[in-house]
Amino acid sequence: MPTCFIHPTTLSIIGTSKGLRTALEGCRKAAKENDPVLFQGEIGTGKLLLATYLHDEGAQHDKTLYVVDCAQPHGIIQKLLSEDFNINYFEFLSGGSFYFREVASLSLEDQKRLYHFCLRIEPLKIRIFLSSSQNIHFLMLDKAFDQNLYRYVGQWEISIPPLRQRKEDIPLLIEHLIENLNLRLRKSVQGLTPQAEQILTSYRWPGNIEELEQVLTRAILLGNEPYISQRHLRGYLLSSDYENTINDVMPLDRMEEILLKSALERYGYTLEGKKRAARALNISLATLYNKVKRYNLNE
Ligand SMILES: Nc1ncnc2c1ncn2[C@@H]1O[C@H](COP(=O)(O)OP(=O)(O)OP(=O)(O)O)[C@@H](O)[C@H]1O
Repeated sequence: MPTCFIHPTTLSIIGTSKGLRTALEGCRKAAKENDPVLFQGEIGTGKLLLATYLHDEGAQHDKTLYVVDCAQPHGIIQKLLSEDFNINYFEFLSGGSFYFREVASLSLEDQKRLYHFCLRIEPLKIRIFLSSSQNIHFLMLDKAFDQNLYRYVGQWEISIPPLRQRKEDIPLLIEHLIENLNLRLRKSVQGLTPQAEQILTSYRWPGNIEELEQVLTRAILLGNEPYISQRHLRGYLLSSDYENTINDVMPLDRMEEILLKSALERYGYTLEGKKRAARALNISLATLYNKVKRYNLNE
């Protein structure tokens, strides 16, 4: 059976970045219309979450949002695209929304069929959402996306930037996800050590928020400690990306802050620990205190 997704009554969309705010603003504007909408963004960036938000804000809000995954080779999509499919099957969805996930994973032939399916169900007044993690504009240039389908959804396009381009959202998302995971997994994790936080903020997140959620879930399940530390993350982040995190070119003062944090984590925040950290960094204790104050590094 396909996924049938009844919209939640309260949605938590976390983040303050410009990219996310622009996407939300796009949803609010699009919610006033009934035209099809294309959601673009890398995997796990929150396309379905934003479509749910748009659905909730629009005229469809008290109806169902129905998700069809086009990337599933033997899913409902194949039945739905067959010419003899009886569209009356979807009468129950009348006035609601259809969300076709990963539409670019369909063959060109199936994209054409999807376009005709959308036209056939028009009398049911179901709003159409398409999502794609591939850039549809590039696919169009390569003639790998159906022109009619593109024109059909081209009017409203909402793009969500990858997490690495909106790093200011990462700490907020971490806090939100830990809170949710604590409830779900009956744990009481309080947060991350500064070094673990630094790793998660610098990491490239190829799988975006979905990956962040998975990494935190594993760390919480296996860590069994009040704070998630670097130790709990190793092995979960893709190793090459993890290395990039460490080797990334970054401003010198940021690098200094990271090295200070790492020394304090290793030797501790006590007076004795600070003395040892200062010795390891080859600076005086007074300089270390100044820098701790400057970067607000007290535990
Ligand atoms: N801004 C956000 N605030 C809170 N949670 C978020 C946010 N963005 C995404 N998530 C969460 O991350 C997970 C992935 O989001 P979602 O399924 O919407 O991504 P997607 O881009 O549609 O994924 P896919 O590419 O696999 O289709 C979900 O659990 C979602 O609730």
